[in-house]
Amino acid sequence: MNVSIVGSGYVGTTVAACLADLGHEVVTIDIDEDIVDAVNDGESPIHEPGLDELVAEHGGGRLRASTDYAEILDTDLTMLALPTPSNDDGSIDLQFMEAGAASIGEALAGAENAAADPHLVVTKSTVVPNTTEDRLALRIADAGLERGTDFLVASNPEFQREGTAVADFLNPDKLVFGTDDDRATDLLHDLYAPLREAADDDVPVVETGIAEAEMIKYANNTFLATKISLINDIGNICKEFGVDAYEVADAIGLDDRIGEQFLRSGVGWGGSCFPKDTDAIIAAAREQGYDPTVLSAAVELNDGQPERLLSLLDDHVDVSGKRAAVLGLAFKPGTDDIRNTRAAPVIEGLKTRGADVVAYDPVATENMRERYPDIEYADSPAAALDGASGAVVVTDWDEFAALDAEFDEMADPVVVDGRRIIKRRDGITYEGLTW
Ligand SMILES: NC(=O)C1=CN([C@@H]2O[C@H](COP(=O)(O)OP(=O)(O)OC[C@H]3O[C@@H](n4cnc5c(N)ncnc54)[C@H](O)[C@@H]3O)[C@@H](O)[C@H]2O)C=CC1
Ligand SMILES: O=C(O)[C@H]1O[C@H](OP(=O)(O)OP(=O)(O)OC[C@H]2O[C@@H](n3ccc(=O)[nH]c3=O)[C@H](O)[C@@H]2O)[C@H](O)[C@@H](O)[C@@H]1O
Repeated sequence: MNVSIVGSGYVGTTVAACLADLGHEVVTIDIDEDIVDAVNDGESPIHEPGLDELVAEHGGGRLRASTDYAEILDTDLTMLALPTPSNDDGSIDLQFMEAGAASIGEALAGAENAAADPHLVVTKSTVVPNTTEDRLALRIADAGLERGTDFLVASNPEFQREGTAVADFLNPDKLVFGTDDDRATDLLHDLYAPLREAADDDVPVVETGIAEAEMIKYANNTFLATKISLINDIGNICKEFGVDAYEVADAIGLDDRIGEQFLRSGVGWGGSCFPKDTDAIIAAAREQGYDPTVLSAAVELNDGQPERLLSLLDDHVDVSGKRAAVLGLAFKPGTDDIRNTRAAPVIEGLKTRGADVVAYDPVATENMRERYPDIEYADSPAAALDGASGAVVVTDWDEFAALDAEFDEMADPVVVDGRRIIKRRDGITYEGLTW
């Protein structure tokens, strides 16, 4: 098939490179010329394990990039993989999606020969229910086109995670096809047929309505975020009783109805999606007149975990005027992404306490330096811990599990672990956030 993908960021590039690897001819359309040049030169514009190799193999060949929306005219369907950030009030900001949809409409309207079949436009981005039909389809139609005759719309949300995006895309737990037209459903089946054939296991396809598909994505993300908040709530109770929340989590995870994943309690969830998607669906629900109490509580609990971490530090050391170490800055291991990282409120809390903050992360330092140029950055955990009165652990990087003698160089060896990664040892005062 010939496929166009509008937006060549984390999702667009990963999906495009994987689809090219599965045999499709793919073109990504992006307004950023550097991204377009990189893809055509066989260089991935983003860092994801396995993506460099795929873009190197197919970039400039079965995978191309362009700034020209007219490219969509030669394709069987177009996916929208544009950003859906938050407005100040947490609601979804659709400006990029509407701009992309308008450009698609203009390109389709400008075609010299009318296509025999309506062009399928698929929302890959995460959007609140009814966005595709009530907002994006209208922007496409603004160019003088008619939905159903000139174009079709569908929703096919994406569930890949950062750090494992390629593997997740190629072996998804499910595919969700939100359509209102058999031809759209058939095209999505054709698109994913090679993926389902190559996948390690059977991949179930959920055929559903467009708004249902949009909501499935929010239900998925907010369920997972709430699951973490719930285990953090339970973990906070465990801490009060001196009970090990990880032993409790391992045991309840054996119940198939609960499941063992996403039960790691600690300093909470961050990243580019859980916080914004939770805020967006809460705001959208409130706009409809419904106040989602459990989701609001999940956010509130998440927001409180960094301060709980710091209050455990306060119990042992007054960091005012002293050097305090932060281990881990990325929102999770395996990425340099610091969007909504829990490290930000932790650094701010330490600064409020008057500490001289020294931070270490194996890959996210440069990103954090742009946000907090006024703190010190160490180039090893040992350098961060050297002379520190207290250390807090924010990201569960594997290398932190091996730390041992490095703690001997601390001025005041208090370690508060927000991710259950440091091994307890003699010579340090160790506090786990929930154990
Ligand atoms: N990042 C992730 O792991 C996941 C993200 N999502 C969702 O996918 C969507 C996209 O997210 P990301 O890929 O992370 O965004 P991103 O910010 O990495 O990439 C978006 C790309 O769109 C381009 N762009 C902006 N306006 C444009 C326009 N008018 N025309 C053409 N290109 C334009 C930008 O230059 C950028 O390269 C969001 O809705 C997000 O919630 C869903 C699952 C996973
Ligand atoms: O919509 C998205 O963008 C994506 O959001 C998440 O993926 P991602 O944010 O990349 O990373 P996760 O592995 O889900 O971790 C999110 C946060 O939860 C935290 N977490 C995760 C698991 C856990 O047990 N405990 C915990 O605190 C992580 O440290 C991290 O801060 C979802 O897992 C993806 O399915 C989804 O596609």
